[in-house]
Amino acid sequence: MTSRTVAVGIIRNPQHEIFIAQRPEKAHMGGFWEFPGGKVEDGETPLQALTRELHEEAGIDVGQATLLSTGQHNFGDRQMAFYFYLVEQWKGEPCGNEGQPVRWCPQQELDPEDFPPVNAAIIRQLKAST
Ligand SMILES: Nc1nc2c([nH]c(=O)n2[C@@H]2O[C@H](COP(=O)(O)OP(=O)(O)OP(=O)(O)O)[C@@H](O)[C@H]2O)c(=O)[nH]1
Ligand SMILES: [Mg+2]
Repeated sequence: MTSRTVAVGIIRNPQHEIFIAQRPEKAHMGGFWEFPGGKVEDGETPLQALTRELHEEAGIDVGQATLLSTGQHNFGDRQMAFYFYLVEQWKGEPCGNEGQPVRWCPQQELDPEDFPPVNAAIIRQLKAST
């Protein structure tokens, strides 16, 4: 079974809205909403991968990122380890840099059912934190 590490950015503005994107229908977990991010490449730290991915996918330069939690998920055909970072400082305006649908969602309105299963715990944690 393949095993990958994924770095994910929870981009949160001062109004406690979170920037989310919809995965393409044909992608793994297609149609679900996600926090922008992606796979850690060989030779990268998770934080470096986060910075690269948020530049590529959301068009921003990460200023500071705080590791909130980690998670593991066995998708049946693949095993993945997740690093969930809170990003509250960045340069630029988050956008769907790859043409993906995006929106700002109030933190309290995040619905775990809209996200892949591994996101449920971090969404619960976020909603309990305010
Ligand atoms: N980015 C992101 N991926 C997530 C989340 N939750 C979750 O299960 N995933 C899974 O983690 C993996 C992340 O890979 P990705 O598709 O974003 O990877 P990537 O940006 O490097 O894309 P690529 O493989 O097309 O180069 C996918 O299998 C995706 O289904 C999430 O909140 N954000
Ligand atoms: Mg990605």
